[in-house]
Amino acid sequence: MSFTTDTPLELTVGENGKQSKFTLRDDVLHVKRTGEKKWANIQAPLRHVVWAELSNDTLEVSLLAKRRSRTPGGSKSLALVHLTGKIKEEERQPASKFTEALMQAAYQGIKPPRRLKIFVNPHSGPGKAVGVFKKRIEPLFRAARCITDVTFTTHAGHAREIVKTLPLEEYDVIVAMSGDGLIHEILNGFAEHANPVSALRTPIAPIPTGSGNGLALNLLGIEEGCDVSAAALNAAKGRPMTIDLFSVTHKDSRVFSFMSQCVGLMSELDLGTENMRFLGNTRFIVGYIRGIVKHRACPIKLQIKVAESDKSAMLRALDSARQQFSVSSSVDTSTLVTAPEGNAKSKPQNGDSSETLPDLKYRTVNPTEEDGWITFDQPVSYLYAGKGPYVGKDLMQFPVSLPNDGYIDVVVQEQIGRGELLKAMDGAEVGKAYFMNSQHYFKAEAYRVIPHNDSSWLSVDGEKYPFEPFEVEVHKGLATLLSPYGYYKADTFEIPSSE
Ligand SMILES: Nc1ncnc2c1ncn2[C@@H]1O[C@H](COP(=O)(O)OP(=O)(O)OP(=O)(O)O)[C@@H](O)[C@H]1O
Repeated sequence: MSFTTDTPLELTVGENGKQSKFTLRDDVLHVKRTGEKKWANIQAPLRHVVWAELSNDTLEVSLLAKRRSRTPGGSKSLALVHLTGKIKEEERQPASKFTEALMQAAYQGIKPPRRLKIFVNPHSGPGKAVGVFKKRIEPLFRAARCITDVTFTTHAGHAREIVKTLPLEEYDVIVAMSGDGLIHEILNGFAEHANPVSALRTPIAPIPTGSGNGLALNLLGIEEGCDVSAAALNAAKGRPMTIDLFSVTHKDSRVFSFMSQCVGLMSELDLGTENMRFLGNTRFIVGYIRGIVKHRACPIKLQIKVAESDKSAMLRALDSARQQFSVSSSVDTSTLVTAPEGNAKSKPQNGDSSETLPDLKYRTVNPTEEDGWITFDQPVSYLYAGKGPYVGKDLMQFPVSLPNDGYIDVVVQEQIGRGELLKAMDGAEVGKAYFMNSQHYFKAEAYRVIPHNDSSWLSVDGEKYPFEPFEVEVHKGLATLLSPYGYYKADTFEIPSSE
Protein backbone atom coordinates (compact mmCIF):
# COMPACT_ATOMS: atom_id res chain seq x y z
CA MET A 1 0.00 0.00 0.00
CA SER A 2 1.50 3.32 -0.91
CA PHE A 3 0.37 6.86 -0.16
CA THR A 4 1.85 9.62 -2.24
CA THR A 5 1.36 13.37 -2.09
CA ASP A 6 3.50 16.13 -3.56
CA THR A 7 3.60 17.91 -0.22
CA PRO A 8 3.40 15.94 3.04
CA LEU A 9 0.31 16.46 5.20
CA GLU A 10 1.26 17.94 8.54
CA LEU A 11 -0.49 18.76 11.78
CA THR A 12 0.82 20.03 15.12
CA VAL A 13 -1.41 19.80 18.19
CA GLY A 14 -1.03 20.36 21.95
CA GLU A 15 -0.16 23.11 24.38
CA ASN A 16 1.87 23.93 27.51
CA GLY A 17 5.13 22.45 26.30
CA LYS A 18 3.46 19.18 25.24
CA GLN A 19 3.15 19.11 21.50
CA SER A 20 2.67 16.36 18.96
CA LYS A 21 3.65 16.87 15.35
CA PHE A 22 2.10 14.40 12.87
CA THR A 23 3.50 14.18 9.36
CA LEU A 24 2.05 11.91 6.70
CA ARG A 25 4.71 11.34 4.08
CA ASP A 26 4.72 8.60 1.44
CA ASP A 27 3.14 5.66 3.25
CA VAL A 28 4.40 6.47 6.74
CA LEU A 29 2.94 8.45 9.64
CA HIS A 30 5.76 10.21 11.53
CA VAL A 31 4.98 11.41 15.05
CA LYS A 32 7.30 13.67 17.08
CA ARG A 33 6.21 14.48 20.61
CA THR A 34 7.88 17.09 22.80
CA GLY A 35 7.51 16.98 26.56
CA GLU A 36 6.93 13.19 26.52
CA LYS A 37 9.45 10.54 27.51
CA LYS A 38 7.49 7.55 26.19
CA TRP A 39 6.84 7.21 22.47
CA ALA A 40 8.54 10.53 21.71
CA ASN A 41 9.35 9.44 18.14
CA ILE A 42 7.18 7.03 16.17
CA GLN A 43 7.24 6.03 12.55
CA ALA A 44 4.26 3.88 11.66
CA PRO A 45 3.53 2.57 8.17
CA LEU A 46 -0.08 3.28 7.18
CA ARG A 47 -0.99 -0.37 7.63
CA HIS A 48 -0.24 0.13 11.37
CA VAL A 49 -2.60 3.08 11.78
CA VAL A 50 -5.61 1.78 13.74
CA TRP A 51 -7.85 4.84 14.00
CA ALA A 52 -7.92 8.65 13.89
CA GLU A 53 -10.77 10.80 15.16
CA LEU A 54 -11.49 14.38 16.08
CA SER A 55 -14.01 14.87 18.87
CA ASN A 56 -14.79 18.29 20.40
CA ASP A 57 -11.36 19.76 21.15
CA THR A 58 -9.33 16.54 21.10
CA LEU A 59 -7.51 14.68 18.34
CA GLU A 60 -7.10 10.94 18.98
CA VAL A 61 -4.79 8.71 16.95
CA SER A 62 -4.33 4.99 17.71
CA LEU A 63 -1.55 3.06 16.04
CA LEU A 64 0.74 0.09 16.40
CA ALA A 65 4.28 1.16 17.22
CA LYS A 66 7.40 -0.98 17.33
CA ARG A 67 8.74 -1.62 20.82
CA ARG A 68 12.50 -1.21 21.31
CA SER A 69 12.91 -4.69 22.81
CA ARG A 70 12.92 -7.74 20.60
CA THR A 71 10.85 -10.94 20.92
CA PRO A 72 12.69 -14.28 21.40
CA GLY A 73 12.19 -14.71 17.62
CA GLY A 74 14.31 -11.60 17.00
CA SER A 75 11.67 -9.18 15.68
CA LYS A 76 10.39 -6.08 17.48
CA SER A 77 6.86 -6.61 18.77
CA LEU A 78 4.11 -4.08 18.19
CA ALA A 79 2.36 -2.12 20.94
CA LEU A 80 -1.02 -0.41 20.71
CA VAL A 81 -0.41 3.29 21.38
CA HIS A 82 -3.10 5.96 21.84
CA LEU A 83 -2.00 9.54 21.20
CA THR A 84 -4.19 12.52 22.07
CA GLY A 85 -3.75 16.26 21.67
CA LYS A 86 -5.84 19.34 22.41
CA ILE A 87 -7.03 21.36 19.41
CA LYS A 88 -7.59 25.12 19.49
CA GLU A 89 -10.69 26.50 17.75
CA GLU A 90 -8.67 27.95 14.84
CA GLU A 91 -6.96 24.55 14.34
CA ARG A 92 -10.22 22.63 13.91
CA GLN A 93 -10.38 22.85 10.13
CA PRO A 94 -6.83 21.68 9.35
CA ALA A 95 -7.13 19.00 12.06
CA SER A 96 -10.35 17.73 10.52
CA LYS A 97 -8.76 17.65 7.04
CA PHE A 98 -5.73 15.81 8.39
CA THR A 99 -7.83 13.22 10.31
CA GLU A 100 -9.97 12.51 7.26
CA ALA A 101 -6.93 12.10 4.99
CA LEU A 102 -5.22 9.84 7.52
CA MET A 103 -8.28 7.58 7.88
CA GLN A 104 -8.72 7.37 4.11
CA ALA A 105 -5.07 6.53 3.58
CA ALA A 106 -5.06 3.99 6.41
CA TYR A 107 -8.26 2.21 5.34
CA GLN A 108 -8.02 2.62 1.55
CA GLY A 109 -11.71 2.07 0.82
CA ILE A 110 -12.34 -0.50 3.59
CA LYS A 111 -15.44 0.70 5.41
CA PRO A 112 -15.37 0.26 9.17
CA PRO A 113 -16.83 -0.94 11.45
CA ARG A 114 -16.25 -4.61 10.74
CA ARG A 115 -18.41 -7.23 12.43
CA LEU A 116 -16.20 -10.03 13.69
CA LYS A 117 -17.10 -13.55 14.81
CA ILE A 118 -14.10 -14.48 16.94
CA PHE A 119 -13.04 -17.95 18.07
CA VAL A 120 -10.35 -18.25 20.74
CA ASN A 121 -8.86 -21.71 21.34
CA PRO A 122 -7.63 -21.56 24.96
CA HIS A 123 -5.50 -24.68 24.41
CA SER A 124 -3.73 -23.63 21.23
CA GLY A 125 0.07 -23.72 21.32
CA PRO A 126 1.45 -22.99 24.79
CA GLY A 127 -2.08 -22.25 26.10
CA LYS A 128 -1.92 -18.48 26.59
CA ALA A 129 -4.58 -17.38 24.08
CA VAL A 130 -7.24 -16.21 26.57
CA GLY A 131 -4.85 -13.92 28.47
CA VAL A 132 -3.43 -12.51 25.24
CA PHE A 133 -6.94 -11.92 23.89
CA LYS A 134 -8.01 -9.91 26.94
CA LYS A 135 -4.79 -7.94 27.26
CA ARG A 136 -3.85 -7.19 23.66
CA ILE A 137 -6.60 -8.08 21.21
CA GLU A 138 -9.79 -6.77 22.83
CA PRO A 139 -8.33 -3.24 23.28
CA LEU A 140 -7.16 -3.21 19.66
CA PHE A 141 -10.56 -4.24 18.29
CA ARG A 142 -12.16 -1.59 20.51
CA ALA A 143 -9.76 1.04 19.12
CA ALA A 144 -10.60 -0.05 15.54
CA ARG A 145 -14.35 0.24 16.41
CA CYS A 146 -14.96 -3.42 15.49
CA ILE A 147 -18.20 -5.10 16.57
CA THR A 148 -17.21 -8.37 18.20
CA ASP A 149 -18.89 -11.65 19.13
CA VAL A 150 -16.47 -13.98 20.94
CA THR A 151 -16.55 -17.72 21.58
CA PHE A 152 -13.87 -19.36 23.73
CA THR A 153 -13.91 -22.91 22.37
CA THR A 154 -14.56 -25.54 25.02
CA HIS A 155 -13.87 -28.68 22.97
CA ALA A 156 -12.53 -29.90 19.64
CA GLY A 157 -15.26 -29.44 17.03
CA HIS A 158 -16.90 -26.49 18.87
CA ALA A 159 -16.08 -23.89 16.19
CA ARG A 160 -17.20 -26.30 13.46
CA GLU A 161 -20.62 -26.74 15.12
CA ILE A 162 -21.10 -22.97 15.26
CA VAL A 163 -20.00 -22.07 11.73
CA LYS A 164 -22.16 -24.82 10.20
CA THR A 165 -25.25 -22.74 10.96
CA LEU A 166 -23.69 -19.27 11.18
CA PRO A 167 -26.02 -16.47 9.98
CA LEU A 168 -23.64 -15.22 7.30
CA GLU A 169 -25.30 -11.81 6.89
CA GLU A 170 -24.45 -10.91 10.51
CA TYR A 171 -20.67 -11.11 10.16
CA ASP A 172 -17.99 -9.70 7.85
CA VAL A 173 -15.01 -11.73 9.09
CA ILE A 174 -14.24 -14.90 11.04
CA VAL A 175 -11.28 -14.46 13.36
CA ALA A 176 -9.44 -17.56 14.61
CA MET A 177 -7.16 -16.97 17.57
CA SER A 178 -5.50 -20.34 17.37
CA GLY A 179 -3.08 -22.39 15.33
CA ASP A 180 -3.77 -23.73 11.85
CA GLY A 181 -5.86 -26.63 13.23
CA LEU A 182 -8.84 -24.45 14.15
CA ILE A 183 -8.82 -22.83 10.69
CA HIS A 184 -9.01 -26.31 9.14
CA GLU A 185 -12.00 -26.97 11.40
CA ILE A 186 -13.76 -23.70 10.46
CA LEU A 187 -13.33 -24.26 6.71
CA ASN A 188 -14.75 -27.77 7.01
CA GLY A 189 -17.65 -26.39 9.08
CA PHE A 190 -18.35 -23.86 6.32
CA ALA A 191 -18.36 -26.71 3.77
CA GLU A 192 -21.25 -28.23 5.79
CA HIS A 193 -23.21 -24.94 5.82
CA ALA A 194 -26.57 -24.81 3.99
CA ASN A 195 -24.94 -22.19 1.69
CA PRO A 196 -21.40 -23.56 1.58
CA VAL A 197 -20.08 -21.41 -1.25
CA SER A 198 -21.25 -18.15 0.37
CA ALA A 199 -19.97 -19.37 3.73
CA LEU A 200 -16.53 -20.03 2.25
CA ARG A 201 -16.55 -16.49 0.82
CA THR A 202 -16.62 -15.11 4.36
CA PRO A 203 -13.01 -14.17 4.96
CA ILE A 204 -10.96 -15.75 7.71
CA ALA A 205 -8.24 -13.87 9.58
CA PRO A 206 -5.88 -15.84 11.82
CA ILE A 207 -4.39 -14.50 15.06
CA PRO A 208 -1.42 -16.78 15.71
CA THR A 209 -1.36 -18.50 19.09
CA GLY A 210 -0.75 -22.10 17.91
CA SER A 211 2.48 -23.98 17.55
CA GLY A 212 2.65 -23.85 13.73
CA ASN A 213 0.88 -20.66 12.58
CA GLY A 214 1.79 -21.17 8.92
CA LEU A 215 -1.23 -19.22 7.66
CA ALA A 216 -0.44 -16.08 9.68
CA LEU A 217 3.16 -16.22 8.44
CA ASN A 218 1.99 -16.43 4.84
CA LEU A 219 -0.32 -13.46 5.22
CA LEU A 220 1.87 -11.20 7.35
CA GLY A 221 5.42 -12.33 6.56
CA ILE A 222 8.26 -13.41 8.81
CA GLU A 223 8.63 -10.03 10.62
CA GLU A 224 5.01 -9.75 11.75
CA GLY A 225 3.65 -13.27 11.20
CA CYS A 226 3.87 -14.18 14.89
CA ASP A 227 2.70 -10.77 16.12
CA VAL A 228 -0.85 -11.01 17.44
CA SER A 229 -1.44 -7.23 17.15
CA ALA A 230 -0.49 -7.11 13.46
CA ALA A 231 -2.77 -10.10 12.87
CA ALA A 232 -5.70 -8.50 14.73
CA LEU A 233 -5.32 -5.30 12.73
CA ASN A 234 -5.47 -7.41 9.55
CA ALA A 235 -8.87 -8.68 10.77
CA ALA A 236 -10.03 -5.09 11.27
CA LYS A 237 -8.90 -3.70 7.91
CA GLY A 238 -7.26 -6.36 5.70
CA ARG A 239 -8.46 -6.93 2.14
CA PRO A 240 -10.10 -10.10 0.85
CA MET A 241 -7.76 -12.49 -0.94
CA THR A 242 -9.18 -15.64 -2.47
CA ILE A 243 -7.23 -18.87 -2.18
CA ASP A 244 -7.60 -22.29 -3.74
CA LEU A 245 -8.83 -25.10 -1.50
CA PHE A 246 -8.14 -28.81 -1.82
CA SER A 247 -10.44 -31.78 -1.48
CA VAL A 248 -8.70 -34.69 0.23
CA THR A 249 -10.70 -37.86 -0.33
CA HIS A 250 -10.13 -41.31 1.10
CA LYS A 251 -12.66 -44.14 1.12
CA ASP A 252 -16.01 -42.28 1.29
CA SER A 253 -14.81 -39.22 3.15
CA ARG A 254 -14.07 -35.76 1.75
CA VAL A 255 -12.10 -33.25 3.82
CA PHE A 256 -11.21 -29.70 2.77
CA SER A 257 -7.60 -28.66 3.23
CA PHE A 258 -6.27 -25.11 2.93
CA MET A 259 -2.60 -25.53 3.69
CA SER A 260 -0.91 -28.89 3.36
CA GLN A 261 -0.92 -32.65 3.26
CA CYS A 262 2.14 -34.74 4.03
CA VAL A 263 3.32 -38.27 4.66
CA GLY A 264 6.69 -39.67 5.73
CA LEU A 265 9.32 -37.73 7.64
CA MET A 266 7.40 -34.44 7.58
CA SER A 267 4.13 -35.87 8.94
CA GLU A 268 5.95 -37.80 11.65
CA LEU A 269 7.86 -34.73 12.83
CA ASP A 270 4.54 -32.93 13.40
CA LEU A 271 2.13 -35.65 14.51
CA GLY A 272 4.80 -37.62 16.37
CA THR A 273 5.68 -34.65 18.61
CA GLU A 274 2.22 -33.63 19.84
CA ASN A 275 3.31 -34.58 23.39
CA MET A 276 5.95 -31.82 23.12
CA ARG A 277 3.48 -28.92 22.61
CA PHE A 278 5.04 -27.07 25.55
CA LEU A 279 8.11 -26.55 23.31
CA GLY A 280 6.06 -24.40 20.88
CA ASN A 281 7.63 -24.20 17.42
CA THR A 282 10.83 -25.97 18.58
CA ARG A 283 9.03 -29.32 18.64
CA PHE A 284 9.20 -29.45 14.82
CA ILE A 285 13.00 -29.16 14.87
CA VAL A 286 13.24 -31.88 17.54
CA GLY A 287 10.92 -34.04 15.41
CA TYR A 288 12.99 -33.47 12.25
CA ILE A 289 16.23 -34.48 13.94
CA ARG A 290 14.54 -37.55 15.45
CA GLY A 291 13.30 -38.46 11.94
CA ILE A 292 16.81 -38.13 10.51
CA VAL A 293 18.15 -40.46 13.21
CA LYS A 294 15.43 -43.05 12.43
CA HIS A 295 15.99 -42.52 8.67
CA ARG A 296 12.90 -44.45 7.59
CA ALA A 297 11.72 -44.45 3.99
CA CYS A 298 8.04 -43.90 3.27
CA PRO A 299 6.72 -46.62 0.94
CA ILE A 300 4.19 -45.09 -1.48
CA LYS A 301 3.06 -45.13 -5.07
CA LEU A 302 2.39 -41.55 -6.13
CA GLN A 303 0.53 -40.32 -9.22
CA ILE A 304 0.47 -36.63 -10.12
CA LYS A 305 -1.57 -34.73 -12.73
CA VAL A 306 1.22 -32.32 -13.57
CA ALA A 307 0.70 -28.78 -14.87
CA GLU A 308 4.36 -27.69 -14.53
CA SER A 309 7.53 -29.56 -13.56
CA ASP A 310 10.23 -27.09 -14.61
CA LYS A 311 11.58 -25.28 -11.53
CA SER A 312 12.95 -22.41 -13.65
CA ALA A 313 9.53 -21.80 -15.22
CA MET A 314 7.97 -21.71 -11.72
CA LEU A 315 10.56 -19.13 -10.62
CA ARG A 316 9.75 -16.99 -13.65
CA ALA A 317 6.01 -17.21 -12.87
CA LEU A 318 6.71 -16.09 -9.29
CA ASP A 319 8.89 -13.24 -10.52
CA SER A 320 6.18 -11.96 -12.84
CA ALA A 321 3.54 -12.31 -10.07
CA ARG A 322 5.81 -10.28 -7.75
CA GLN A 323 6.06 -7.54 -10.36
CA GLN A 324 2.27 -7.42 -10.58
CA PHE A 325 2.02 -7.21 -6.78
CA SER A 326 4.29 -4.20 -6.69
CA VAL A 327 2.22 -2.38 -9.34
CA SER A 328 -1.18 -3.21 -7.80
CA SER A 329 -0.13 -2.36 -4.24
CA SER A 330 0.93 1.17 -5.10
CA VAL A 331 -2.21 3.30 -4.71
CA ASP A 332 -2.31 7.00 -5.45
CA THR A 333 -4.25 9.23 -3.04
CA SER A 334 -6.67 10.18 -5.80
CA THR A 335 -8.12 6.64 -5.56
CA LEU A 336 -8.56 6.71 -1.83
CA VAL A 337 -12.09 8.07 -1.66
CA THR A 338 -13.52 5.75 -4.26
CA ALA A 339 -11.61 2.51 -3.60
CA PRO A 340 -14.10 -0.30 -4.21
CA GLU A 341 -13.77 -2.86 -1.46
CA GLY A 342 -15.95 -1.74 1.42
CA ASN A 343 -17.25 -5.20 2.17
CA ALA A 344 -14.84 -7.90 3.29
CA LYS A 345 -16.52 -10.73 1.39
CA SER A 346 -15.04 -11.83 -1.92
CA LYS A 347 -17.08 -11.76 -5.11
CA PRO A 348 -18.24 -15.02 -6.76
CA GLN A 349 -15.58 -16.35 -9.19
CA ASN A 350 -16.58 -15.75 -12.83
CA GLY A 351 -19.94 -14.37 -11.67
CA ASP A 352 -20.94 -17.92 -10.63
CA SER A 353 -23.39 -17.70 -7.75
CA SER A 354 -24.01 -21.45 -7.37
CA GLU A 355 -24.32 -22.71 -3.79
CA THR A 356 -23.08 -26.22 -4.60
CA LEU A 357 -19.59 -27.33 -3.67
CA PRO A 358 -17.46 -28.19 -6.71
CA ASP A 359 -17.66 -31.75 -8.02
CA LEU A 360 -14.72 -34.10 -7.73
CA LYS A 361 -13.28 -34.26 -11.25
CA TYR A 362 -10.55 -36.84 -10.76
CA ARG A 363 -12.08 -39.34 -8.32
CA THR A 364 -12.92 -41.92 -10.94
CA VAL A 365 -10.45 -41.17 -13.75
CA ASN A 366 -7.79 -43.62 -14.75
CA PRO A 367 -4.47 -41.73 -14.47
CA THR A 368 -2.61 -42.12 -17.75
CA GLU A 369 0.53 -40.55 -19.17
CA GLU A 370 -1.45 -39.28 -22.18
CA ASP A 371 -3.62 -37.24 -19.78
CA GLY A 372 -0.56 -35.68 -18.14
CA TRP A 373 -0.20 -37.99 -15.12
CA ILE A 374 3.23 -39.13 -13.95
CA THR A 375 3.95 -42.00 -11.55
CA PHE A 376 6.59 -42.36 -8.81
CA ASP A 377 6.82 -45.84 -7.35
CA GLN A 378 9.79 -45.87 -5.05
CA PRO A 379 10.19 -45.17 -1.32
CA VAL A 380 10.55 -41.45 -0.57
CA SER A 381 11.72 -39.53 2.46
CA TYR A 382 8.52 -37.52 2.38
CA LEU A 383 5.75 -36.13 0.24
CA TYR A 384 4.62 -32.60 1.09
CA ALA A 385 1.89 -30.85 -0.92
CA GLY A 386 0.10 -27.59 -0.28
CA LYS A 387 -0.39 -23.87 -0.72
CA GLY A 388 1.29 -20.89 0.94
CA PRO A 389 5.10 -20.57 1.16
CA TYR A 390 5.53 -21.09 4.91
CA VAL A 391 4.33 -24.22 6.68
CA GLY A 392 6.06 -22.98 9.84
CA LYS A 393 8.52 -20.33 10.94
CA ASP A 394 11.52 -22.55 10.19
CA LEU A 395 10.32 -24.04 6.93
CA MET A 396 9.35 -22.33 3.69
CA GLN A 397 8.30 -25.51 1.91
CA PHE A 398 6.45 -23.98 -1.06
CA PRO A 399 8.39 -20.81 -1.97
CA VAL A 400 6.84 -20.46 -5.45
CA SER A 401 3.26 -20.97 -4.26
CA LEU A 402 0.63 -18.46 -5.41
CA PRO A 403 -2.73 -17.94 -3.63
CA ASN A 404 -5.15 -18.71 -6.45
CA ASP A 405 -3.34 -20.09 -9.51
CA GLY A 406 -5.55 -23.19 -9.46
CA TYR A 407 -2.66 -25.52 -8.61
CA ILE A 408 -1.32 -27.41 -5.64
CA ASP A 409 2.46 -27.42 -5.16
CA VAL A 410 3.68 -31.02 -4.72
CA VAL A 411 7.14 -31.70 -3.28
CA VAL A 412 8.68 -35.17 -3.40
CA GLN A 413 11.87 -35.56 -1.39
CA GLU A 414 13.96 -38.54 -2.45
CA GLN A 415 15.43 -40.70 0.29
CA ILE A 416 18.94 -39.22 0.75
CA GLY A 417 21.72 -39.65 3.32
CA ARG A 418 21.40 -38.42 6.92
CA GLY A 419 24.11 -35.79 6.36
CA GLU A 420 22.28 -34.30 3.38
CA LEU A 421 18.96 -34.24 5.27
CA LEU A 422 20.71 -32.39 8.09
CA LYS A 423 22.24 -29.95 5.61
CA ALA A 424 18.78 -29.26 4.18
CA MET A 425 17.93 -27.45 7.45
CA ASP A 426 20.36 -24.71 6.44
CA GLY A 427 18.28 -22.02 4.77
CA ALA A 428 15.02 -24.02 5.08
CA GLU A 429 13.32 -20.89 6.48
CA VAL A 430 14.04 -18.97 3.25
CA GLY A 431 13.12 -21.81 0.86
CA LYS A 432 16.64 -22.97 -0.09
CA ALA A 433 15.65 -26.64 -0.23
CA TYR A 434 13.76 -25.76 -3.45
CA PHE A 435 17.11 -25.82 -5.25
CA MET A 436 18.12 -29.33 -4.10
CA ASN A 437 18.28 -31.78 -6.99
CA SER A 438 16.81 -34.53 -4.81
CA GLN A 439 13.72 -32.37 -4.14
CA HIS A 440 11.22 -32.72 -7.00
CA TYR A 441 8.68 -29.91 -7.28
CA PHE A 442 5.47 -29.87 -9.32
CA LYS A 443 2.50 -27.61 -9.90
CA ALA A 444 -0.39 -30.05 -10.07
CA GLU A 445 -4.15 -30.20 -10.57
CA ALA A 446 -4.48 -33.40 -8.57
CA TYR A 447 -2.49 -36.29 -7.10
CA ARG A 448 -3.06 -39.74 -5.64
CA VAL A 449 -1.14 -41.70 -3.01
CA ILE A 450 -1.27 -45.45 -2.50
CA PRO A 451 0.71 -46.50 0.60
CA HIS A 452 2.37 -49.94 0.45
CA ASN A 453 1.94 -50.45 4.23
CA ASP A 454 0.48 -48.57 7.21
CA SER A 455 3.75 -47.44 8.80
CA SER A 456 3.10 -43.66 8.68
CA TRP A 457 0.37 -41.06 9.14
CA LEU A 458 -1.26 -38.67 6.76
CA SER A 459 -1.24 -35.11 8.04
CA VAL A 460 -3.86 -32.74 6.60
CA ASP A 461 -3.26 -29.12 7.72
CA GLY A 462 -1.46 -30.62 10.74
CA GLU A 463 -4.39 -32.89 11.72
CA LYS A 464 -3.87 -36.65 11.90
CA TYR A 465 -5.49 -39.06 9.40
CA PRO A 466 -4.84 -42.79 8.80
CA PHE A 467 -2.20 -43.77 6.24
CA GLU A 468 -4.58 -45.14 3.61
CA PRO A 469 -4.94 -44.49 -0.15
CA PHE A 470 -6.04 -40.88 -0.69
CA GLU A 471 -6.52 -38.40 -3.51
CA VAL A 472 -6.28 -34.62 -3.63
CA GLU A 473 -7.67 -32.12 -6.14
CA VAL A 474 -7.73 -28.35 -6.35
CA HIS A 475 -10.73 -25.97 -6.31
CA LYS A 476 -9.72 -22.57 -7.61
CA GLY A 477 -10.48 -19.58 -5.39
CA LEU A 478 -13.00 -21.40 -3.19
CA ALA A 479 -12.02 -19.80 0.15
CA THR A 480 -11.24 -16.25 1.24
CA LEU A 481 -8.69 -14.83 3.68
CA LEU A 482 -7.81 -11.31 4.70
CA SER A 483 -4.44 -9.87 3.81
CA PRO A 484 -2.78 -6.49 4.33
CA TYR A 485 -0.91 -6.96 1.02
CA GLY A 486 -3.07 -9.01 -1.38
CA TYR A 487 -0.35 -11.64 -1.86
CA TYR A 488 1.75 -14.06 0.19
CA LYS A 489 4.41 -12.13 2.09
CA ALA A 490 7.42 -14.36 1.54
CA ASP A 491 9.97 -11.99 0.07
CA THR A 492 12.92 -13.58 1.93
CA PHE A 493 12.89 -16.21 -0.84
CA GLU A 494 15.38 -14.97 -3.39
CA ILE A 495 14.85 -15.66 -7.07
CA PRO A 496 18.33 -16.22 -8.57
CA SER A 497 19.28 -13.42 -10.97
CA SER A 498 19.82 -15.94 -13.79
CA GLU A 499 16.04 -16.58 -13.93
N1 LIG B 1 -11.20 -26.10 24.14
C1 LIG B 1 -10.60 -27.03 23.39
N2 LIG B 1 -10.12 -28.16 23.96
C2 LIG B 1 -9.49 -29.08 23.23
N3 LIG B 1 -9.28 -28.98 21.90
C3 LIG B 1 -9.73 -27.88 21.29
C4 LIG B 1 -10.39 -26.84 21.99
N4 LIG B 1 -10.71 -25.86 21.14
C5 LIG B 1 -10.26 -26.27 19.93
N5 LIG B 1 -9.67 -27.47 20.01
C6 LIG B 1 -9.03 -28.27 18.95
O1 LIG B 1 -7.62 -28.07 19.01
C7 LIG B 1 -7.06 -28.40 17.73
C8 LIG B 1 -5.77 -27.63 17.47
O2 LIG B 1 -6.02 -26.30 17.60
P1 LIG B 1 -5.12 -25.10 17.11
O3 LIG B 1 -4.82 -25.21 15.70
O4 LIG B 1 -5.81 -23.89 17.56
O5 LIG B 1 -3.79 -25.17 17.99
P2 LIG B 1 -2.41 -25.91 17.79
O6 LIG B 1 -2.65 -27.32 17.45
O7 LIG B 1 -1.61 -25.58 18.98
O8 LIG B 1 -1.71 -25.18 16.62
P3 LIG B 1 -1.13 -25.79 15.30
O9 LIG B 1 -2.30 -26.36 14.56
O10 LIG B 1 -0.53 -24.62 14.62
O11 LIG B 1 -0.14 -26.79 15.73
C9 LIG B 1 -8.16 -28.10 16.73
O12 LIG B 1 -8.37 -29.25 15.96
C10 LIG B 1 -9.40 -27.81 17.56
O13 LIG B 1 -10.49 -28.59 17.15
